[in-house]
Amino acid sequence: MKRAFQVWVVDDDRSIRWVLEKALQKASIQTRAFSTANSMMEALNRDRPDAVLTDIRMPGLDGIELLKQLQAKYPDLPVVIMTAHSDLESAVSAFSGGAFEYLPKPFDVDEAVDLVAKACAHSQRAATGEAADKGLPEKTPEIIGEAPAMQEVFRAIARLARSNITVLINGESGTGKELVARALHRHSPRADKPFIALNMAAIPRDLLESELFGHERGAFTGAQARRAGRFEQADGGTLFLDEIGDMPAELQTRLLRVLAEGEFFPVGAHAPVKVDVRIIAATHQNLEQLVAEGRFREDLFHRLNVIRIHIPPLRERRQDIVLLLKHFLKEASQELNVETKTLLPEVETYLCRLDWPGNVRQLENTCRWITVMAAGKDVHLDDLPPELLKARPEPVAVSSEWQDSFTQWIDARLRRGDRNVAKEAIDSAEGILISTALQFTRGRRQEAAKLLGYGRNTLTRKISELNIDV
Ligand SMILES: Nc1ncnc2c1ncn2[C@@H]1O[C@H](COP(=O)(O)OP(=O)(O)OP(=O)(O)O)[C@@H](O)[C@H]1O
Repeated sequence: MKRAFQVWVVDDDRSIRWVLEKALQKASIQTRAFSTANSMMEALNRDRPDAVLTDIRMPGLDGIELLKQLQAKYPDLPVVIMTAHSDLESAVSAFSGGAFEYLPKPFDVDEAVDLVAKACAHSQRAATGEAADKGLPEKTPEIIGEAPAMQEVFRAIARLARSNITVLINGESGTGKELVARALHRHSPRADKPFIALNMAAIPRDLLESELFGHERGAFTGAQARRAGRFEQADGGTLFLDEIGDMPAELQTRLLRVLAEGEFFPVGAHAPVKVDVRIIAATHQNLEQLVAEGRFREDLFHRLNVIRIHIPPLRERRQDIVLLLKHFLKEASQELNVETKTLLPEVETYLCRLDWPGNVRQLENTCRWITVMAAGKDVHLDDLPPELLKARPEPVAVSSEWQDSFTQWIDARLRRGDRNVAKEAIDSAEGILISTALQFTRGRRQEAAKLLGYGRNTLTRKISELNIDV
Protein backbone atom coordinates (compact mmCIF):
# COMPACT_ATOMS: atom_id res chain seq x y z
CA MET A 1 0.00 0.00 0.00
CA LYS A 2 1.17 3.52 -0.72
CA ARG A 3 2.48 5.47 2.25
CA ALA A 4 0.36 8.50 3.18
CA PHE A 5 1.96 11.83 2.47
CA GLN A 6 3.05 13.91 5.39
CA VAL A 7 2.80 17.67 5.34
CA TRP A 8 3.99 20.16 7.90
CA VAL A 9 1.97 23.31 8.33
CA VAL A 10 3.57 26.45 9.80
CA ASP A 11 1.37 29.38 10.74
CA ASP A 12 1.11 31.51 13.84
CA ASP A 13 -2.64 31.74 13.35
CA ARG A 14 -4.32 28.90 15.23
CA SER A 15 -7.50 28.96 13.20
CA ILE A 16 -5.61 28.62 9.91
CA ARG A 17 -3.61 25.70 11.29
CA TRP A 18 -6.83 24.08 12.39
CA VAL A 19 -8.64 24.55 9.08
CA LEU A 20 -5.69 23.22 7.11
CA GLU A 21 -5.14 20.25 9.39
CA LYS A 22 -8.77 19.24 9.10
CA ALA A 23 -8.86 19.63 5.33
CA LEU A 24 -5.60 17.79 4.74
CA GLN A 25 -6.57 14.94 7.03
CA LYS A 26 -9.80 14.60 5.13
CA ALA A 27 -7.71 14.18 1.99
CA SER A 28 -5.72 11.43 3.77
CA ILE A 29 -2.64 13.57 4.11
CA GLN A 30 -0.93 13.32 7.47
CA THR A 31 -0.21 16.68 9.02
CA ARG A 32 1.82 18.16 11.77
CA ALA A 33 1.25 21.79 12.66
CA PHE A 34 3.75 24.28 14.05
CA SER A 35 3.07 27.75 15.36
CA THR A 36 6.64 28.93 14.73
CA ALA A 37 9.21 28.34 12.04
CA ASN A 38 11.82 27.64 14.69
CA SER A 39 9.95 24.68 16.09
CA MET A 40 9.56 23.26 12.61
CA MET A 41 13.25 23.61 11.83
CA GLU A 42 14.02 21.81 15.05
CA ALA A 43 11.68 18.96 14.16
CA LEU A 44 13.41 18.66 10.80
CA ASN A 45 16.47 17.35 12.62
CA ARG A 46 14.54 14.22 13.46
CA ASP A 47 12.00 13.73 10.73
CA ARG A 48 11.17 14.90 7.20
CA PRO A 49 7.83 15.70 5.65
CA ASP A 50 6.97 15.37 1.96
CA ALA A 51 6.13 19.06 1.78
CA VAL A 52 5.89 22.17 3.92
CA LEU A 53 3.04 24.63 3.87
CA THR A 54 4.03 27.92 5.46
CA ASP A 55 2.87 31.45 6.00
CA ILE A 56 5.29 34.29 5.24
CA ARG A 57 4.53 36.73 8.01
CA MET A 58 5.21 35.27 11.41
CA PRO A 59 6.79 36.50 14.59
CA GLY A 60 10.25 35.11 15.37
CA LEU A 61 11.87 33.41 12.39
CA ASP A 62 9.75 34.72 9.54
CA GLY A 63 8.73 32.88 6.41
CA ILE A 64 11.39 34.42 4.16
CA GLU A 65 14.16 33.40 6.57
CA LEU A 66 12.59 29.96 6.86
CA LEU A 67 12.57 29.62 3.08
CA LYS A 68 16.24 30.53 2.91
CA GLN A 69 17.16 27.98 5.54
CA LEU A 70 15.03 25.29 3.91
CA GLN A 71 16.57 25.98 0.55
CA ALA A 72 20.08 25.79 1.92
CA LYS A 73 19.55 22.57 3.88
CA TYR A 74 16.81 20.75 2.01
CA PRO A 75 16.73 22.03 -1.57
CA ASP A 76 14.42 19.21 -2.68
CA LEU A 77 11.78 19.75 -0.07
CA PRO A 78 8.79 21.37 -1.79
CA VAL A 79 7.37 24.37 -0.02
CA VAL A 80 3.97 25.92 -0.50
CA ILE A 81 3.92 29.55 0.52
CA MET A 82 0.75 31.19 1.73
CA THR A 83 1.05 34.87 1.16
CA ALA A 84 -0.64 38.02 0.04
CA HIS A 85 0.55 39.12 -3.37
CA SER A 86 2.48 42.03 -1.87
CA ASP A 87 4.96 39.57 -0.40
CA LEU A 88 5.25 37.31 -3.42
CA GLU A 89 8.28 38.93 -4.99
CA SER A 90 10.32 38.66 -1.82
CA ALA A 91 9.24 35.07 -1.41
CA VAL A 92 10.25 34.19 -4.95
CA SER A 93 13.58 35.96 -4.54
CA ALA A 94 14.33 34.19 -1.30
CA PHE A 95 13.66 30.85 -2.83
CA SER A 96 15.18 31.14 -6.28
CA GLY A 97 16.19 27.71 -7.41
CA GLY A 98 14.01 25.85 -4.97
CA ALA A 99 10.76 24.03 -5.60
CA PHE A 100 7.78 25.91 -4.42
CA GLU A 101 4.19 26.74 -5.07
CA TYR A 102 2.34 29.87 -4.21
CA LEU A 103 -1.02 30.03 -2.51
CA PRO A 104 -2.48 33.53 -2.56
CA LYS A 105 -4.22 34.61 0.62
CA PRO A 106 -7.09 34.44 1.32
CA PHE A 107 -7.24 30.95 -0.12
CA ASP A 108 -9.80 28.37 -0.83
CA VAL A 109 -9.27 25.25 1.29
CA ASP A 110 -9.75 22.83 -1.62
CA GLU A 111 -7.23 24.77 -3.62
CA ALA A 112 -4.77 24.51 -0.73
CA VAL A 113 -5.23 20.74 -0.47
CA ASP A 114 -4.79 20.42 -4.21
CA LEU A 115 -1.53 22.34 -4.23
CA VAL A 116 -0.17 20.44 -1.27
CA ALA A 117 -1.01 17.11 -2.87
CA LYS A 118 0.78 18.19 -6.03
CA ALA A 119 3.80 19.32 -4.07
CA CYS A 120 3.94 15.95 -2.31
CA ALA A 121 3.76 14.09 -5.61
CA HIS A 122 6.54 16.30 -6.91
CA SER A 123 8.65 15.52 -3.87
CA GLN A 124 8.20 11.82 -4.46
CA ARG A 125 9.30 12.14 -8.06
CA ALA A 126 12.30 14.33 -7.43
CA ALA A 127 15.07 11.94 -6.57
CA THR A 128 17.86 14.46 -6.68
CA GLY A 129 18.04 18.19 -7.19
CA GLU A 130 20.77 20.67 -7.81
CA ALA A 131 20.99 23.25 -5.04
CA ALA A 132 21.68 26.32 -7.09
CA ASP A 133 22.58 29.29 -5.03
CA LYS A 134 22.08 32.17 -7.36
CA GLY A 135 21.98 35.04 -4.92
CA LEU A 136 19.30 37.68 -5.22
CA PRO A 137 18.10 38.55 -8.69
CA GLU A 138 18.36 42.12 -9.91
CA LYS A 139 15.55 44.54 -9.16
CA THR A 140 13.11 44.99 -12.02
CA PRO A 141 9.71 46.64 -12.20
CA GLU A 142 7.07 45.35 -9.90
CA ILE A 143 4.06 43.68 -11.48
CA ILE A 144 0.90 45.16 -10.03
CA GLY A 145 -2.27 43.12 -9.85
CA GLU A 146 -4.75 41.95 -7.28
CA ALA A 147 -7.39 40.69 -9.69
CA PRO A 148 -7.85 36.91 -9.59
CA ALA A 149 -6.63 36.63 -13.17
CA MET A 150 -3.38 38.36 -12.24
CA GLN A 151 -3.02 36.13 -9.19
CA GLU A 152 -3.09 33.22 -11.64
CA VAL A 153 -0.27 34.87 -13.54
CA PHE A 154 1.80 35.31 -10.37
CA ARG A 155 1.17 31.75 -9.44
CA ALA A 156 2.36 30.60 -12.85
CA ILE A 157 5.54 32.64 -12.42
CA ALA A 158 6.18 31.08 -9.04
CA ARG A 159 5.43 27.62 -10.30
CA LEU A 160 7.77 27.98 -13.24
CA ALA A 161 10.48 29.54 -11.10
CA ARG A 162 12.81 26.62 -11.28
CA SER A 163 12.26 25.44 -14.80
CA ASN A 164 13.65 26.09 -18.22
CA ILE A 165 10.42 25.27 -19.91
CA THR A 166 9.23 27.11 -23.01
CA VAL A 167 6.40 29.51 -22.28
CA LEU A 168 3.88 31.15 -24.57
CA ILE A 169 2.36 34.37 -23.29
CA ASN A 170 -0.93 35.51 -24.74
CA GLY A 171 -2.44 38.93 -24.28
CA GLU A 172 -3.43 42.14 -26.01
CA SER A 173 -0.87 44.81 -26.68
CA GLY A 174 0.24 46.63 -23.54
CA THR A 175 -1.04 44.04 -21.07
CA GLY A 176 2.41 43.35 -19.65
CA LYS A 177 3.65 40.35 -21.66
CA GLU A 178 7.25 41.51 -21.67
CA LEU A 179 7.09 42.34 -17.98
CA VAL A 180 5.92 38.79 -17.24
CA ALA A 181 8.60 37.33 -19.51
CA ARG A 182 11.24 39.29 -17.60
CA ALA A 183 9.84 38.07 -14.29
CA LEU A 184 9.99 34.47 -15.55
CA HIS A 185 13.61 34.98 -16.49
CA ARG A 186 14.47 36.76 -13.27
CA HIS A 187 13.13 33.91 -11.18
CA SER A 188 14.66 31.15 -13.28
CA PRO A 189 18.01 29.38 -12.86
CA ARG A 190 19.16 31.56 -15.78
CA ALA A 191 18.66 34.83 -13.93
CA ASP A 192 22.32 35.79 -14.04
CA LYS A 193 22.51 35.26 -17.81
CA PRO A 194 21.13 37.65 -20.46
CA PHE A 195 17.48 38.32 -21.20
CA ILE A 196 17.25 39.30 -24.86
CA ALA A 197 14.01 40.60 -26.35
CA LEU A 198 13.17 40.77 -30.02
CA ASN A 199 9.93 41.95 -31.55
CA MET A 200 9.11 40.12 -34.78
CA ALA A 201 6.73 42.83 -35.90
CA ALA A 202 9.19 45.69 -35.39
CA ILE A 203 12.02 44.38 -37.60
CA PRO A 204 11.88 44.40 -41.39
CA ARG A 205 11.54 40.89 -42.76
CA ASP A 206 14.82 40.97 -44.66
CA LEU A 207 16.78 41.78 -41.56
CA LEU A 208 15.07 39.41 -39.22
CA GLU A 209 17.10 36.35 -40.13
CA SER A 210 20.47 37.95 -39.48
CA GLU A 211 19.06 39.69 -36.42
CA LEU A 212 18.10 36.32 -34.96
CA PHE A 213 20.97 34.14 -36.14
CA GLY A 214 23.74 36.63 -36.84
CA HIS A 215 25.93 36.68 -39.92
CA GLU A 216 29.47 36.10 -41.06
CA ARG A 217 31.63 38.85 -42.46
CA GLY A 218 30.79 39.39 -46.12
CA ALA A 219 27.61 37.29 -45.91
CA PHE A 220 25.80 40.05 -47.78
CA THR A 221 26.49 43.56 -49.00
CA GLY A 222 27.17 45.73 -46.01
CA ALA A 223 28.11 42.86 -43.69
CA GLN A 224 31.55 44.20 -42.89
CA ALA A 225 32.14 42.19 -39.75
CA ARG A 226 30.81 39.05 -38.14
CA ARG A 227 27.83 39.79 -35.97
CA ALA A 228 26.36 37.59 -33.28
CA GLY A 229 22.59 37.22 -33.55
CA ARG A 230 20.12 37.44 -30.70
CA PHE A 231 20.23 33.65 -30.24
CA GLU A 232 23.93 33.78 -29.56
CA GLN A 233 23.62 36.82 -27.34
CA ALA A 234 21.03 35.00 -25.27
CA ASP A 235 23.21 31.89 -24.82
CA GLY A 236 22.67 30.49 -21.33
CA GLY A 237 19.79 32.91 -20.81
CA THR A 238 16.36 33.68 -22.19
CA LEU A 239 15.26 34.85 -25.63
CA PHE A 240 11.94 36.68 -25.62
CA LEU A 241 10.30 36.51 -29.04
CA ASP A 242 7.54 39.08 -29.04
CA GLU A 243 4.78 39.03 -31.66
CA ILE A 244 5.75 35.52 -32.70
CA GLY A 245 2.62 35.35 -34.87
CA ASP A 246 4.32 37.79 -37.24
CA MET A 247 7.33 35.57 -37.84
CA PRO A 248 7.74 34.88 -41.54
CA ALA A 249 7.19 31.26 -42.62
CA GLU A 250 10.79 30.49 -43.59
CA LEU A 251 12.04 31.72 -40.24
CA GLN A 252 9.47 29.61 -38.45
CA THR A 253 11.06 26.58 -40.08
CA ARG A 254 14.52 27.69 -38.97
CA LEU A 255 13.35 28.41 -35.46
CA LEU A 256 11.81 24.97 -35.22
CA ARG A 257 15.09 23.40 -36.24
CA VAL A 258 17.04 25.39 -33.65
CA LEU A 259 14.60 24.35 -30.96
CA ALA A 260 14.96 20.72 -31.95
CA GLU A 261 18.72 20.64 -32.49
CA GLY A 262 20.03 23.41 -30.26
CA GLU A 263 22.24 24.71 -33.05
CA PHE A 264 22.02 26.85 -36.17
CA PHE A 265 24.07 28.36 -38.97
CA PRO A 266 24.51 32.12 -38.92
CA VAL A 267 23.88 33.72 -42.33
CA GLY A 268 26.84 32.87 -44.56
CA ALA A 269 28.44 30.52 -42.04
CA HIS A 270 29.69 27.00 -42.72
CA ALA A 271 29.94 25.82 -39.14
CA PRO A 272 26.96 25.59 -36.82
CA VAL A 273 26.76 27.53 -33.57
CA LYS A 274 25.52 25.65 -30.52
CA VAL A 275 23.37 27.50 -28.01
CA ASP A 276 21.45 26.84 -24.84
CA VAL A 277 18.54 29.27 -24.89
CA ARG A 278 15.19 29.28 -23.14
CA ILE A 279 12.46 30.62 -25.38
CA ILE A 280 9.60 32.70 -24.12
CA ALA A 281 7.29 33.71 -26.95
CA ALA A 282 4.42 36.17 -26.86
CA THR A 283 1.61 37.19 -29.12
CA HIS A 284 -1.59 39.21 -29.13
CA GLN A 285 -2.93 36.98 -31.91
CA ASN A 286 -4.84 33.75 -31.76
CA LEU A 287 -2.12 31.30 -32.80
CA GLU A 288 -4.53 28.39 -33.12
CA GLN A 289 -6.41 30.39 -35.70
CA LEU A 290 -3.19 31.29 -37.52
CA VAL A 291 -2.37 27.57 -37.59
CA ALA A 292 -5.84 26.80 -38.95
CA GLU A 293 -5.32 29.42 -41.66
CA GLY A 294 -1.94 27.93 -42.53
CA ARG A 295 -0.09 31.06 -41.47
CA PHE A 296 1.73 29.52 -38.55
CA ARG A 297 3.45 26.12 -38.47
CA GLU A 298 1.53 23.68 -36.35
CA ASP A 299 4.65 21.85 -35.16
CA LEU A 300 6.24 25.12 -34.07
CA PHE A 301 3.04 26.09 -32.30
CA HIS A 302 3.12 22.86 -30.28
CA ARG A 303 6.77 23.37 -29.40
CA LEU A 304 6.08 26.85 -28.10
CA ASN A 305 2.78 26.09 -26.47
CA VAL A 306 4.17 23.94 -23.66
CA ILE A 307 2.94 26.25 -20.93
CA ARG A 308 0.62 29.09 -21.75
CA ILE A 309 0.09 32.19 -19.65
CA HIS A 310 -2.85 34.38 -20.57
CA ILE A 311 -2.76 37.98 -19.45
CA PRO A 312 -6.26 39.42 -19.55
CA PRO A 313 -6.94 42.90 -20.93
CA LEU A 314 -7.28 45.65 -18.38
CA ARG A 315 -11.04 45.96 -18.93
CA GLU A 316 -11.39 42.42 -17.59
CA ARG A 317 -9.56 43.24 -14.37
CA ARG A 318 -10.93 46.63 -13.51
CA GLN A 319 -10.18 46.22 -9.83
CA ASP A 320 -6.50 46.76 -10.71
CA ILE A 321 -7.06 50.11 -12.42
CA VAL A 322 -6.90 52.22 -9.27
CA LEU A 323 -3.77 50.43 -8.07
CA LEU A 324 -2.09 50.97 -11.42
CA LEU A 325 -3.13 54.63 -11.55
CA LYS A 326 -1.63 55.28 -8.13
CA HIS A 327 1.52 53.39 -9.01
CA PHE A 328 2.14 55.18 -12.30
CA LEU A 329 1.23 58.64 -10.97
CA LYS A 330 3.81 58.16 -8.26
CA GLU A 331 6.36 56.84 -10.70
CA ALA A 332 5.77 59.69 -13.17
CA SER A 333 6.13 62.30 -10.44
CA GLN A 334 9.42 60.74 -9.35
CA GLU A 335 10.70 60.58 -12.92
CA LEU A 336 9.79 64.20 -13.54
CA ASN A 337 10.71 65.34 -10.07
CA VAL A 338 7.37 67.00 -9.35
CA GLU A 339 4.74 66.42 -6.67
CA THR A 340 2.43 63.42 -7.11
CA LYS A 341 -0.98 64.31 -8.52
CA THR A 342 -4.15 63.16 -6.78
CA LEU A 343 -7.17 62.07 -8.79
CA LEU A 344 -10.50 63.39 -7.53
CA PRO A 345 -12.90 60.52 -6.74
CA GLU A 346 -15.06 61.21 -9.80
CA VAL A 347 -11.96 61.08 -12.00
CA GLU A 348 -10.94 57.77 -10.50
CA THR A 349 -14.44 56.37 -11.05
CA TYR A 350 -14.44 57.66 -14.62
CA LEU A 351 -11.07 56.11 -15.42
CA CYS A 352 -12.13 52.81 -13.88
CA ARG A 353 -15.03 52.60 -16.29
CA LEU A 354 -13.04 53.22 -19.46
CA ASP A 355 -12.17 50.30 -21.69
CA TRP A 356 -8.43 51.02 -22.05
CA PRO A 357 -7.84 49.50 -25.49
CA GLY A 358 -4.11 50.15 -25.07
CA ASN A 359 -4.21 48.40 -21.68
CA VAL A 360 -1.58 49.11 -19.03
CA ARG A 361 0.71 50.93 -21.45
CA GLN A 362 -2.08 53.40 -22.28
CA LEU A 363 -2.81 53.88 -18.60
CA GLU A 364 0.88 54.45 -17.88
CA ASN A 365 1.10 57.07 -20.64
CA THR A 366 -2.06 58.74 -19.36
CA CYS A 367 -0.48 59.08 -15.93
CA ARG A 368 2.59 60.72 -17.47
CA TRP A 369 0.34 63.05 -19.47
CA ILE A 370 -1.65 64.04 -16.38
CA THR A 371 1.52 64.61 -14.37
CA VAL A 372 2.82 67.01 -16.98
CA MET A 373 -0.41 68.69 -18.06
CA ALA A 374 -2.71 69.02 -15.04
CA ALA A 375 -2.46 72.48 -13.55
CA GLY A 376 -2.95 71.77 -9.85
CA LYS A 377 -2.20 68.90 -7.50
CA ASP A 378 -5.80 67.70 -7.67
CA VAL A 379 -6.80 66.25 -11.02
CA HIS A 380 -10.29 67.14 -12.31
CA LEU A 381 -12.18 65.52 -15.17
CA ASP A 382 -11.24 68.43 -17.42
CA ASP A 383 -7.58 67.70 -16.84
CA LEU A 384 -7.81 64.35 -18.59
CA PRO A 385 -6.42 63.94 -22.12
CA PRO A 386 -9.16 64.92 -24.61
CA GLU A 387 -9.23 61.51 -26.30
CA LEU A 388 -10.14 59.89 -22.99
CA LEU A 389 -12.99 62.32 -22.46
CA LYS A 390 -14.33 61.47 -25.89
CA ALA A 391 -14.47 57.84 -24.83
CA ARG A 392 -16.84 58.78 -22.00
CA PRO A 393 -18.83 55.64 -21.21
CA GLU A 394 -22.59 55.57 -20.93
CA PRO A 395 -23.70 56.18 -17.35
CA VAL A 396 -24.85 53.02 -15.63
CA ALA A 397 -28.64 53.11 -15.49
CA VAL A 398 -29.69 53.06 -11.86
CA SER A 399 -32.80 51.04 -11.53
CA SER A 400 -35.22 51.99 -8.81
CA GLU A 401 -36.98 48.66 -9.08
CA TRP A 402 -35.36 47.17 -6.03
CA GLN A 403 -36.14 50.28 -4.02
CA ASP A 404 -39.81 49.95 -4.94
CA SER A 405 -39.93 46.33 -3.83
CA PHE A 406 -38.04 47.24 -0.70
CA THR A 407 -40.60 49.91 0.16
CA GLN A 408 -43.39 47.37 -0.31
CA TRP A 409 -41.55 44.88 1.85
CA ILE A 410 -41.15 47.38 4.72
CA ASP A 411 -44.74 48.45 4.37
CA ALA A 412 -45.99 44.85 4.65
CA ARG A 413 -43.85 44.21 7.74
CA LEU A 414 -45.10 47.34 9.45
CA ARG A 415 -48.72 46.48 8.72
CA ARG A 416 -48.14 43.03 10.15
CA GLY A 417 -46.92 44.66 13.36
CA ASP A 418 -43.39 43.25 13.13
CA ARG A 419 -40.67 44.55 15.45
CA ASN A 420 -36.98 45.05 14.68
CA VAL A 421 -37.78 45.60 11.02
CA ALA A 422 -34.61 47.57 10.44
CA LYS A 423 -32.34 44.84 11.72
CA GLU A 424 -34.03 42.20 9.63
CA ALA A 425 -33.87 44.37 6.53
CA ILE A 426 -30.28 45.44 7.02
CA ASP A 427 -29.10 41.91 7.80
CA SER A 428 -30.81 40.54 4.77
CA ALA A 429 -29.43 43.33 2.54
CA GLU A 430 -25.95 42.74 3.88
CA GLY A 431 -26.35 39.02 3.35
CA ILE A 432 -27.23 39.61 -0.31
CA LEU A 433 -24.39 42.10 -0.70
CA ILE A 434 -21.83 39.74 0.73
CA SER A 435 -22.89 36.56 -1.03
CA THR A 436 -23.15 38.36 -4.38
CA ALA A 437 -19.71 39.89 -3.90
CA LEU A 438 -18.24 36.53 -2.91
CA GLN A 439 -19.73 34.93 -5.97
CA PHE A 440 -18.27 37.73 -8.06
CA THR A 441 -14.79 37.20 -6.63
CA ARG A 442 -15.12 33.43 -6.74
CA GLY A 443 -14.91 33.14 -2.99
CA ARG A 444 -11.93 35.42 -2.46
CA ARG A 445 -12.77 37.20 0.74
CA GLN A 446 -10.14 39.87 0.78
CA GLU A 447 -11.14 41.05 -2.63
CA ALA A 448 -14.86 40.93 -1.82
CA ALA A 449 -14.21 42.97 1.34
CA LYS A 450 -12.34 45.55 -0.69
CA LEU A 451 -15.07 45.80 -3.32
CA LEU A 452 -17.72 46.28 -0.66
CA GLY A 453 -15.61 48.70 1.33
CA TYR A 454 -15.38 46.46 4.40
CA GLY A 455 -12.26 45.55 6.35
CA ARG A 456 -11.36 41.89 5.98
CA ASN A 457 -12.10 41.17 9.63
CA THR A 458 -15.44 42.89 9.35
CA LEU A 459 -16.35 40.69 6.41
CA THR A 460 -15.32 37.52 8.25
CA ARG A 461 -17.33 38.60 11.29
CA LYS A 462 -20.41 39.38 9.23
CA ILE A 463 -20.20 36.08 7.38
CA SER A 464 -20.35 34.22 10.65
CA GLU A 465 -22.91 36.52 12.33
CA LEU A 466 -25.25 36.40 9.36
CA ASN A 467 -24.65 32.72 8.83
CA ILE A 468 -23.77 33.19 5.19
CA ASP A 469 -23.06 30.08 3.18
CA VAL A 470 -19.65 30.46 1.53
N1 LIG B 1 0.70 44.60 -14.09
C1 LIG B 1 1.57 45.60 -14.34
N2 LIG B 1 2.11 46.29 -13.33
C2 LIG B 1 2.97 47.31 -13.57
N3 LIG B 1 3.32 47.71 -14.79
C3 LIG B 1 2.81 47.08 -15.84
C4 LIG B 1 1.91 45.98 -15.68
N4 LIG B 1 1.55 45.53 -16.89
C5 LIG B 1 2.21 46.30 -17.77
N5 LIG B 1 2.96 47.23 -17.16
C6 LIG B 1 3.78 48.26 -17.83
O1 LIG B 1 3.07 48.63 -19.01
C7 LIG B 1 3.95 48.79 -20.09
C8 LIG B 1 3.60 47.79 -21.19
O2 LIG B 1 3.93 46.48 -20.76
P1 LIG B 1 4.66 45.41 -21.72
O3 LIG B 1 5.61 46.08 -22.63
O4 LIG B 1 5.17 44.31 -20.86
O5 LIG B 1 3.37 44.95 -22.53
P2 LIG B 1 3.28 43.95 -23.77
O6 LIG B 1 2.07 43.13 -23.54
O7 LIG B 1 4.59 43.23 -23.94
O8 LIG B 1 3.01 44.96 -24.95
P3 LIG B 1 3.24 44.72 -26.52
O9 LIG B 1 2.50 43.48 -26.89
O10 LIG B 1 2.63 45.95 -27.11
O11 LIG B 1 4.71 44.64 -26.70
C9 LIG B 1 5.35 48.60 -19.54
O12 LIG B 1 5.87 49.86 -19.20
C10 LIG B 1 5.12 47.77 -18.30
O13 LIG B 1 6.13 48.00 -17.36
